[in-house]
Amino acid sequence: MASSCRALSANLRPLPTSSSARSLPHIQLTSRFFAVKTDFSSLRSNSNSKRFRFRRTEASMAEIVTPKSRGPVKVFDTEEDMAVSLAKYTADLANRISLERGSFTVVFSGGSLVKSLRKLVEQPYIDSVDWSKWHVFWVDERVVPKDHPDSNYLLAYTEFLSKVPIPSGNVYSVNDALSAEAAADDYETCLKHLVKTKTIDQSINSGFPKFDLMLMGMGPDGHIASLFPGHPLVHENEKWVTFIKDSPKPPPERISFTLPVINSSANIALVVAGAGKANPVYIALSDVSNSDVLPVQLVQPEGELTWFLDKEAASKL
Ligand SMILES: O=C1O[C@H](COP(=O)(O)O)[C@@H](O)[C@H](O)[C@H]1O
Repeated sequence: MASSCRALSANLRPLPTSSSARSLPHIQLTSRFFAVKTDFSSLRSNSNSKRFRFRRTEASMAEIVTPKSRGPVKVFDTEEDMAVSLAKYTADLANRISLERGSFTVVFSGGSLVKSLRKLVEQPYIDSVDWSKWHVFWVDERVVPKDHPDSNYLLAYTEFLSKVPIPSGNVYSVNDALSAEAAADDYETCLKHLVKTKTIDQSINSGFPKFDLMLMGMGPDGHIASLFPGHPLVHENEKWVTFIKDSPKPPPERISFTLPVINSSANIALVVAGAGKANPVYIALSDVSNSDVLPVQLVQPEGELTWFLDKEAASKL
């Protein structure tokens, strides 16, 4: 098992050298993706909208309580305000857990979440966070080379990892030399090794790895990680890491943590911005009934779930 993890560390390319890789644009949602997005038109609401209790806690932020909120739901006037608060939340949590446990395990998604972490690589956090304690993982990854524009690793590297002094041996990227199936197995083997050596905690309740923090985005169709609405992978409850070859959002081949791993987390931040995501936010947090449960509705961690929303994403609440 150890050899698999060593292979993964060796597989990490801390400094993509090609300048074309560094200047690649971020992930674009294509028209093909929008063509398959969930039809929300048949929703039945049990309530009038805009009825949830808003409590303004800061000039630019309100906390709301909704029928299905399981923890703090923070709504910000702008995405910029949201990014400022997300940086403080992440830095405070990381420093507290690093002091308590001597390490901090954090899981990144891809997509817009990574840009929303931009304030964390600035002052005061660049100096106040103990980056040497961080161990970084991915909740999902596309099966592409690490210098490909669709790579979640490349996105995290460009926007975040290249700007902070996390030791490269603490960054556990997915092996991009393998098929989807083999890469998922390889990553799961790596996680098992790191649980055994106590780098990653284990949930006493579920037996699955218990990460200190998952920083996750959500797609406009309500997908999280690479778990898409209506796809059988959503129901995988034995594997830790699984793979998909027919993702409705390109690229088609990906690997993903399964829901039991996601839900064993000590903390999850669900970070969502933009009017295009207001429908799944409404479904996940209001008392509306929907027959086809969205993956985001299944995020129910044994620890704390905190929503970070901008005004547009919360506009239907
Ligand atoms: O494909 C993916 O999409 C989701 C959502 O991305 P966003 O750009 O709409 O925020 C992302 O969380 C996931 O990691 C990624 O692989």
